[in-house]
Amino acid sequence: MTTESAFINILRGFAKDPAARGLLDDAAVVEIGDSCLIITHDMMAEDVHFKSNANPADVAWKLVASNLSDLAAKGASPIGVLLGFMLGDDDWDRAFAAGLEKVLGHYGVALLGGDTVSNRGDKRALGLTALGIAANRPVPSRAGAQVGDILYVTGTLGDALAGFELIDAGFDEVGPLADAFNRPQARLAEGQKLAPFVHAMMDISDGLLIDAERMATASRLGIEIDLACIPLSPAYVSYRTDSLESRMQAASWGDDYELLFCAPADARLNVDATAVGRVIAGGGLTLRNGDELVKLPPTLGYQHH
Ligand SMILES: Nc1ncnc2c1ncn2[C@@H]1O[C@H](COP(=O)(O)OP(=O)(O)O)[C@@H](O)[C@H]1O
Ligand SMILES: Cc1ncc(C[n+]2csc(CCOP(=O)(O)OP(=O)(O)O)c2C)c(N)n1
Ligand SMILES: [Mg+2]
Repeated sequence: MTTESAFINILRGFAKDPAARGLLDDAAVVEIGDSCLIITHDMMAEDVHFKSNANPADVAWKLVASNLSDLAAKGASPIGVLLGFMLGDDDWDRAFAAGLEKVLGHYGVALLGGDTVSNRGDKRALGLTALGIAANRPVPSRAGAQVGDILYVTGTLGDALAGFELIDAGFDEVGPLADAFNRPQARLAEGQKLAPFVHAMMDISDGLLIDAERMATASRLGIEIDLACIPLSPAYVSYRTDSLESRMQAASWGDDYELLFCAPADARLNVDATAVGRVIAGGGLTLRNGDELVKLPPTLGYQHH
């Protein structure tokens, strides 16, 4: 079967409009007169992104938040969404719609349209297109990192991984770890504040390591990450301990929806963020744990295949 990256590579062969940013960014950037429209689309599939017994309101939340997270990474303010929905069980559909209303209300975002089809009893796949207006131009891309920049991440990493494990093991779906998996927060305010002074920015959906490698590739430079610096929450550490292995997993599982950005070493940050590495000459990803060099793990993050 084609992998996600192989398929997107085929599309890159003809997605030549500058607004597509070479299919190398979190969103399309469409200049219209004096305005700049930011457009993104992400899907969620049953058994891939959510379990069949997941709360439909949580699925609605994550579908919206994961798309708004891509707008946040471009410093955009959201204006509306379009929903691609597959009908299934009636109670599920109604609970999803109620959850969708709540999450859109939370973010103050309009439902503008969409499309509805039957799933004929198959697994569901849901899509969402989110539209936003860039608050700052030029719109940050993944490609602007410069040698000497510091690499930062907002929030903590790995909480969604731990939350997923707890839910999968049948524990109560309450508490900060389950919330991190079910109801990620799009870092919209942070993205808008950061946009004017970052050199590069993206969100972390597939894992810090694979997403940082994508930023390095887009910027044609290298990125060095110090695993000892990765921010872990107290809840993550008490559930999964603080070891090199648990840090590596927090950096490569995904579903974090935090912002990853590069800023000059002398920049004074206007949001809470943790320095996790730096931009270096060369290419690709280099890992350290304090003073020690660490071999790259076989998989840097989540890839569909
Ligand atoms: N089916 C598709 N058709 C067109 N573009 C796609 C498709 N799938 C992914 N892309 C593009 O490839 C790039 C990388 O996608 P992805 O890794 O999913 O980004 P993100 O993590 O920000 O959602 C983005 O520019 C995205 O718009
Ligand atoms: C049932 C279930 N199993 C596994 C996962 C883990 N998982 C699935 S997709 C994914 C990465 C993010 O999804 P993707 O579609 O790659 O988002 P994008 O990069 O396009 O924003 C992760 C961590 C999950 N969320 N749910
Ligand atoms: Mg995507």
